[in-house]
Amino acid sequence: MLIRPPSETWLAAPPRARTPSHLIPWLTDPSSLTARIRARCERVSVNLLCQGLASAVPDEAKLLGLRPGERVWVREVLLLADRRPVVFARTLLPRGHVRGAWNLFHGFGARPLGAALFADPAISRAPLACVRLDARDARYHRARAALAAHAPSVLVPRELWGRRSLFHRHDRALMVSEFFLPAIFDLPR
Ligand SMILES: C=C(O[C@@H]1C=C(C(=O)O)C=C[C@H]1O)C(=O)O
Repeated sequence: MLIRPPSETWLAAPPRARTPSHLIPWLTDPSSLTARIRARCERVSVNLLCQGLASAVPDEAKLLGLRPGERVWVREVLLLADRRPVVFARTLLPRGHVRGAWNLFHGFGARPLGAALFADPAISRAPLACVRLDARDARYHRARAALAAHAPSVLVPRELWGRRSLFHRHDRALMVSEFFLPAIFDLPR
């Protein structure tokens, strides 16, 4: 019987045999994703979906070292390239980190977080990991719902490839996860 790995098996590098070749540079480029998209379209914009206290999924809680049931600040956005959604992004910040190291989190609204994360020399990025999400994962459904609301005609694939990493500022962690939507394939690599 074929045992499928859990959908949230995060990998240090995309398996080339199973990853669409167009996605590999998107999954592995450690620089700002907003900047990478901006270099490949006329205009990048951010559609803020939600920002507030919510629950982390188990693998997020584990990586952030959260206590069972601990709620965190969650920001979810769609990144749009020339008004077409190309990324569903989900950023998590433990509540204890909000006022201290990460007071940037509030008030960002429709401005891309990347502008702040990559401008502050006190912020460092840990290595990226990638994943192929499917309908077993709540994040797949959140991305799918966001895309359906913004672009009802776009078919959502059965799997979404994504990446994530921790950003640290004064030893306090913030987690950014980014899941690539079908229109990313229409941008140059
Ligand atoms: C981390 C970055 O910021 C981007 C913008 C985000 C936002 O505004 O919420 C979230 C994730 C990223 O895709 C980046 O540009 O690399």
